[in-house]
Amino acid sequence: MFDLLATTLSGDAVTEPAGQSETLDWQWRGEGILELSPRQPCEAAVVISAGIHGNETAPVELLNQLVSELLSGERLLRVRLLVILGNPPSMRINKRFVEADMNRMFGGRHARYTPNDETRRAQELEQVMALFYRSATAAGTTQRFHYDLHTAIRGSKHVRFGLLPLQTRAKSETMLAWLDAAGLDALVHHRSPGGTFTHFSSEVFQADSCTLELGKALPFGNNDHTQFTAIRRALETLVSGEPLPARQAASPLVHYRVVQDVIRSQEDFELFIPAEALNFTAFSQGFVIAKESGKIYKVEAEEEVVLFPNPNVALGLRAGLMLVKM
Ligand SMILES: O=C(O)CCC(=O)N[C@@H](CCC(=O)O)C(=O)O
Ligand SMILES: [Zn+2]
Repeated sequence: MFDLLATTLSGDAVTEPAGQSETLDWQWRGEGILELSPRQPCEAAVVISAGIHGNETAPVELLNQLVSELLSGERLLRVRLLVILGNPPSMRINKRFVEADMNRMFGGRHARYTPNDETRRAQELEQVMALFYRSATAAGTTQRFHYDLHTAIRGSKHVRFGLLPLQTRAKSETMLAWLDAAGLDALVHHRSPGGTFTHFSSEVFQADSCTLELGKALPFGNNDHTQFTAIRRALETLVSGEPLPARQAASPLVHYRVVQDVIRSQEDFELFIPAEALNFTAFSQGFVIAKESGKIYKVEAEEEVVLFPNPNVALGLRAGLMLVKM
């Protein structure tokens, strides 16, 4: 049987676009995009994506291992599953992106960019996802999930955490229970819409969606997979319809909400978060987070913690998030 990651990284056209193993049917839906269907009816349509940022390799290796086990029959598939390796050209060069950050382009925002491979890919992923959820519904599924797997540029005080996109409907209890069982340390609740893949799947398809941050970004082959035991087990139970594993983490999940999206909108933007500060480092009221012509970002609550501080983003994009505990 083929290897999803090796085939994708090779860039070669696939010789067999669809086929069967002893337990499931599989079909390539595009470069690095594989749909797996069980032969018996099932309830859930699940999308698992990784490599939307090409240098975030641990989740790609994790997902590839899961797919290998499903294809070999070692693990049974009990959901309709769409697996997406998001940005193969950037994975090949171990860079977050080639021309522009794809995780800011979803929900049609790709149309605002000068066209490039990443805008075309974002559009392709939107279309493939639409087709997948539509055909899964036609085949009788009633639940939609999307987990988009990432790793972070900086180290983090909470090593594993999730980001829930803004949504007006209540968060699904099933998803929250799964995230807890997956051993996450924290959950961040967005308060504004974004161009992320999970915002798109939640808003357009009403999927239960979460971006998962699983550790620090390292090149292929350098990841310590013992760190991913809990999330791997949770993904296994998800795709195989098994009972949730017991939460192994020592302390309960901490919930945060985003109180400030720090946007770099001017060339003279300056960020004052120290380069060595970990994600979730706290800053006190009055601390100047960033400034640019016409705007100063300060900590407004008694204390806010920083997430993803990055002064090197393109104009108009977020250079960090400020959070408070819920
Ligand atoms: O470490 C960083 O600065 C970025 C890590 C990363 O790629 N995070 C995602 C989060 C997406 C979300 O807000 O749901 C991103 O920035 O795209
Ligand atoms: Zn990422």
